Amino acid sequence: MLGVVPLLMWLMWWWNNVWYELVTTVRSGGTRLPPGYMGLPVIGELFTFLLYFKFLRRPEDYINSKRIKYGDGIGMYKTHLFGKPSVIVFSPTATKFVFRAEESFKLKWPNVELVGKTSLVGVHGKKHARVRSFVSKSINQPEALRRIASIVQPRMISALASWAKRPTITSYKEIKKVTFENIGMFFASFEPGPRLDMLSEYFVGLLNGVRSYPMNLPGFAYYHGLQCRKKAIAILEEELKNRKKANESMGDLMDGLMRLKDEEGCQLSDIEVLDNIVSLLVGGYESTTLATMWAVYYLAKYPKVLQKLRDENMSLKSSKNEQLVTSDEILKMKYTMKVVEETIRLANIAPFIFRTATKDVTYEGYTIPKGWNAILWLRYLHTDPENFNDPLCFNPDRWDATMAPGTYQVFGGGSRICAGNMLARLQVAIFLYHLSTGYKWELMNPDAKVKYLSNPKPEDGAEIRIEKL
Ligand code: HEM
Repeated sequence: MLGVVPLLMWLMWWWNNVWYELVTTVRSGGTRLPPGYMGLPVIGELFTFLLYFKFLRRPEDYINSKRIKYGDGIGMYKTHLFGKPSVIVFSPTATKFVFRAEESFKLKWPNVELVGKTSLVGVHGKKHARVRSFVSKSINQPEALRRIASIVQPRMISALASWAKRPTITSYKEIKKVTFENIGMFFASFEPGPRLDMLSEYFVGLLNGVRSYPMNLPGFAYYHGLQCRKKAIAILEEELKNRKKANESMGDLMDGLMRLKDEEGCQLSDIEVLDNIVSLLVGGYESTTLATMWAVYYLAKYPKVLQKLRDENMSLKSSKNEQLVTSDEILKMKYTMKVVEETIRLANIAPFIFRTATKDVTYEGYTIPKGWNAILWLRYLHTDPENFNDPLCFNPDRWDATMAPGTYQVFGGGSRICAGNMLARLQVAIFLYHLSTGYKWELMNPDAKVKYLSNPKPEDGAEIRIEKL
């Protein structure tokens, strides 16, 4: 009887490994799965993942421990994580392989109906290329960036002035408010006020729904997310209808998406316009907030870097008669842009991204079975000492050298590379211009622990005391 317990435990321990290996061998005629451990039945490796990310707070050691056990192999390990059999992709070469094999590894957003089935993240192939060209023109190309640069600055300037009047502020919370106000302005010309506050509330609900189990019953986050989406869409739709009636140009994202024509002269439909505004909000709101917050945090911790950044920005400021900078001026500032790049590398705002294998894929003699997830562990690319020297040090000067191919993928890769990557860089750089030339600040809890889930941030949200220079 006593011998049964260890036997059961042994079976539980190896069940996933044996089962999935067996299924793959039978299905694909003897090919093997990549090395790795698939964890316990149903939950897979969730506890090990949580151990490193939540309890030990040493996220890199999750992959390091696998490297020690299984070697580097093909840059992929099999696992069972987030409810699905998966391969973790952690080397630059393997990551590039997945990005390039777009037909074999498809982007599949969870609960995509919340973001919008006709949005950029909900469409594929030719449809995706078409929508993407609209979105790119509206937010990520020089003309759009020039317009957005002038729209975002007044709110940044007034927020900074108001923060300096308070004893301390929580950077994350305050930057989030400014980011949303700016998004409201350049997405749909919404001024701060009750309408924008309601939108902000609906977006919180919508985002929680995207991350939740799809249970469409009252009381569940998914159900609430759907309700929030309906209300957010209603607000945006009313605005869109009013604009059509008035037929006037506002020069914002909604306007751009409504008016642009593709090569065949076709425009986006109303629902495509609305879905894409939602998807850009989902993509841009939290990510820009976190990038800006981490820049504030790192600069407080690295005073020499701050001094060099301040010198560069001061010299631009002294050459100008007006308060606002242009996107052309900002993007030419070499040191500032290195600070931005280094912030985004080290912050690892999108630690991993997901693809689903649409067929059995063979890579270096191993099989990634159809239906499995490929989890591209971007975070590890940016923190592996083989890719970046002293990777956890905030060192903007590392950007004087060219990075090895495939090692810097903060914005993803392939045709799905972040649609707002230049916009994100620009917003952080503009914020740093006004911050570094007008203010000094310090972290209230420089040793605050960092939370790595769902996105990395200091536990206190980077509380600072900020005052005028
Ligand atoms: C530092 C800030 C940002 C980071 C680190 C970031 C990161 C990423 C990453 C890694 C992807 C690829 C996802 C995948 O392939 O599965 C992505 C896609 C995307 N991002 Fe960003 N992003 C940032 C800012 C923004 C901003 C400001 C916007 C828009 C306002 C935006 C909109 C999008 C959209 C729409 C996609 C989907 C693109 C497509 O499927 O074609 N992102 N982002």
